[in-house]
Amino acid sequence: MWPFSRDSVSVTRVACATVGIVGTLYLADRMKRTGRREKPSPSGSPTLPIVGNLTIPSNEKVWDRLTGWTRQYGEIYSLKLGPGNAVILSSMAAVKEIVEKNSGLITGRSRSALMDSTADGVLTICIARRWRPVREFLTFQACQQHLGIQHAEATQLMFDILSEPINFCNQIRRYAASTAFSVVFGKRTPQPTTPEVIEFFAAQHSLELLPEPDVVRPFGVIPMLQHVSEGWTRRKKLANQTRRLETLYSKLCDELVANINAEKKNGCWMETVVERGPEMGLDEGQVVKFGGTLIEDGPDTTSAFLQTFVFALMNWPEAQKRAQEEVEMVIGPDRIPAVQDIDDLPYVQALIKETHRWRPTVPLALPHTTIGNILYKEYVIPQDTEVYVNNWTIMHDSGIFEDPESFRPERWFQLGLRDERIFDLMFGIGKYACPGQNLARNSINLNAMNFLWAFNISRAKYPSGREKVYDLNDFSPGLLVAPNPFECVITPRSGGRAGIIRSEFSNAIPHFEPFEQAMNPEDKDHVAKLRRQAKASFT
Ligand code: HEM
Repeated sequence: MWPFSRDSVSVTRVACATVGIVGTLYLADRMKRTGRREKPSPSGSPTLPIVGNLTIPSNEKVWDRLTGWTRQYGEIYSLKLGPGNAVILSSMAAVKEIVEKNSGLITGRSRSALMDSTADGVLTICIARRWRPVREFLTFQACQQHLGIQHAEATQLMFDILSEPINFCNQIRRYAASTAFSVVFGKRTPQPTTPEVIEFFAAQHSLELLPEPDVVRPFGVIPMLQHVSEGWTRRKKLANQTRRLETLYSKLCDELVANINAEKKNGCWMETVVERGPEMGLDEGQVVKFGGTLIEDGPDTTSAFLQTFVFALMNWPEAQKRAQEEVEMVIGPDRIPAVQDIDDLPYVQALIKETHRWRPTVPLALPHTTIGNILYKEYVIPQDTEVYVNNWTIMHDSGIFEDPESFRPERWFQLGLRDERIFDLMFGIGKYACPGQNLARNSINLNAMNFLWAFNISRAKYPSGREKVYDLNDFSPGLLVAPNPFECVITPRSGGRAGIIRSEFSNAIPHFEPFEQAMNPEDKDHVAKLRRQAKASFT
């Protein structure tokens, strides 16, 4: 006998059909709404079903498109990133009102799957922001105690460029990594091939590719793809590569603990976190992530800025000459610059600001997510919207910066800038501004002065002797802006200055040593070789 009567079979059929129809209608409705802007979000570019505005071709620079949309839709507009909402802020007024005044209604980091699954930094950075010991070691005053190692590393950078000018990009990257690793984990990286430098930049490169449209698009459309195995999606592969950083940070923490136990502290940030983490309830894994979160945004940004600075000096020789004249008057030829010299160098300060403005290192800052509705003028920014500060467009607004594509440091004197705080955008505004900015500003000031004091930087030449022509837009397209690899000619301004650099490099040994405790044998050999070379050249 059949287990069901004819009646019960037809009831089951009807029920199945009903579930099927309701399910199909639900999916159809979701598909229709996915990618479609919801009222009352600010308006914006027309959306396509499902993908919304995730249509930027991979060969187009995101900020070019965003600037075009600002011209069309104004200082605030919205985007649909698949099912997600985003707003783009392209005026100082909107940034102040939304990011600064309403900071209680936005999270420190974007809550999107993209950031959460790669960085795992949400927890740690939230703690970092609230926890007094961390706030204290990030202050301007506290960062003065790292000037010894920053100064020594900047001297090595001049020494390295002197020895091998063609490799200046890698030497800048080494400098930026070594300074950040020393200050955060207490361990320096003395050569571009130090394993920590290689591992960090490789994983970081994957991290920076993650937000690119080609990589994000499939996830915006089908969030479930996050659970698919690595072989199936490029994004998953990239995300997993970034996880290698955790092994690196874990190793650095182990070395740090060994130094603390051996009573060989050097004042790095993570000493505080390791020693006082337990009172905040942090376990070992969280301490490691904490270190990763602190360092993650340091080396790449600093090195991108310094490469842009060299690129600008090379392409605007008049600006370089004027800055060198100022450095000559204030510092003279007989000593290398000290960080406090910057206060007496207004043109160099303007040159640095103009470099930040012309090619902002972080053109879209980091996205934040709203945790409640925010009202701005006639707009409502709904909860769960990603908020992007469009630094690039603000810094290229011809209403504020006349002829924005040309590089003119003097504009910072003439502007009578309507809002002096516009420059602060470079490090983010409000309670989520870059926590490493005091350290970063010291690095930037010191190296900018050093480059101007020590070297002449000019364009490379064709075999015919004619100067090469450079594409001023040949910059990387991602979240971080740096010039693509370029050739340039860097020569010492005089033999006397080259001699001072070598002797200062030798004098810096006591500043390096506290950060050299866990160095591998190859790095030790390299360090010894450099010191022998420096000594031989002036004895
Ligand atoms: C040229 C150098 C640098 C620039 C232009 C820069 C810029 C920025 C910007 C724009 C943000 C996003 C702020 C926001 O969310 O609104 C940021 C975040 C951050 N920066 Fe920097 N930064 C630089 C160097 C550094 C250094 C040297 C460190 C530390 C060693 C650092 C650590 C961080 C951290 C940890 C965050 C994330 C903060 C968070 O998620 O709440 N940065 N930076």
